[in-house]
Amino acid sequence: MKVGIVGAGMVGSSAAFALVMRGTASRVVLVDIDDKRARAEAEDIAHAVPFAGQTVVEAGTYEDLEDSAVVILACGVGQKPGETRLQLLGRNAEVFRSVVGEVMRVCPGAILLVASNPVDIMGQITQRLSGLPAGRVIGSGTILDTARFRWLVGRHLGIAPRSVHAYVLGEHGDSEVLAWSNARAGSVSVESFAAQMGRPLTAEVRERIDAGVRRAAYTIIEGKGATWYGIGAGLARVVSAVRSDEQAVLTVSTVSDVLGVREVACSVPRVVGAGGVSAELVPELSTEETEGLRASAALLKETVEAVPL
Ligand SMILES: NC(=O)C1=CN([C@@H]2O[C@H](COP(=O)(O)OP(=O)(O)OC[C@H]3O[C@@H](n4cnc5c(N)ncnc54)[C@H](O)[C@@H]3O)[C@@H](O)[C@H]2O)C=CC1
Ligand SMILES: CC(=O)C(=O)O
Repeated sequence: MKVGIVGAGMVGSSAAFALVMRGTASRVVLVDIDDKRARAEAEDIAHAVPFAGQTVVEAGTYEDLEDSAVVILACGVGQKPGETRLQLLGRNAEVFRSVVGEVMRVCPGAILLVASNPVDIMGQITQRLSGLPAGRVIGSGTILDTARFRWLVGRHLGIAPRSVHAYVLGEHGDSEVLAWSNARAGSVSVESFAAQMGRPLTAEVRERIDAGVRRAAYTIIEGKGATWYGIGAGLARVVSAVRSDEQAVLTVSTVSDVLGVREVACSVPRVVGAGGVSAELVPELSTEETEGLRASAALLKETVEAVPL
């Protein structure tokens, strides 16, 4: 499967690297306004291919994206220390106004996978600019936050993150909701598992995990300027679900109605396969979580409505 990536910075190139290491794509094409950067990243990542598999990795122009099954959009700017994701909106919307048209011109059949922040709003803008059906424009949404949540809960319980079934919903950002009320470890609730293992989930532990998820990007950006490995792996995971027509349940962001908020892009668990997103579900939540998710969706809706196309 051919995968195009627009934006060969840290996120785009990490996604390319993850695709190579997973063997998910047969060909990866990197496009960037900074062609020299794209060529350098493509060559560096290609040097990992002999250790991994068969992927062809190259830099190119928009024309070279033709026939891509998925195009990842990771172009634009990232947060500076202390900046929120929503503060990037004006700058990245401007970038997407030119990029989405170029991508649609050469590969109108591709699924668009949006990573640039604020990712929910950039996804909704991409859907509007492309005119594609909602399920074919996938924002990475809270896929990364969900991974952070599972990793932290798994560490506390002393089990593999893959054995933790827990979701972060709503905005990929400050208003996101950690759905504790239906989080499970193996086949039991995380509370039951924690009690059985003698590692109770006290209020203090939950607060620490909540902050560890919600503040992760701020902490990492403070330390090294940006985040890229986690999202690179997450983007490759979504592409893999498309390639295998997996019908995987992932917390990605597409435009839909969420808890009475009409036409908004934010994350709930969705089913992802070859055609993109085919179904979604709002999990059973506590009253507080439901209100949190509704408020998060409403904030995103209000913000996206203020963006001129
Ligand atoms: N969704 C998520 O969970 C995450 C999203 N991000 C977001 O991903 C985006 C990219 O982050 P990084 O890769 O760290 O930034 P970066 O600055 O390393 O890379 C961005 C790339 O976009 C390119 N670019 C800018 N304008 C362009 C245009 N008009 N056409 C083509 N290429 C263009 C730049 O030349 C640069 O190479 C940011 O918005 C960041 O906030 C970052 C981490 C996680
Ligand atoms: C930067 C960003 O969105 C993240 O690491 O969550």
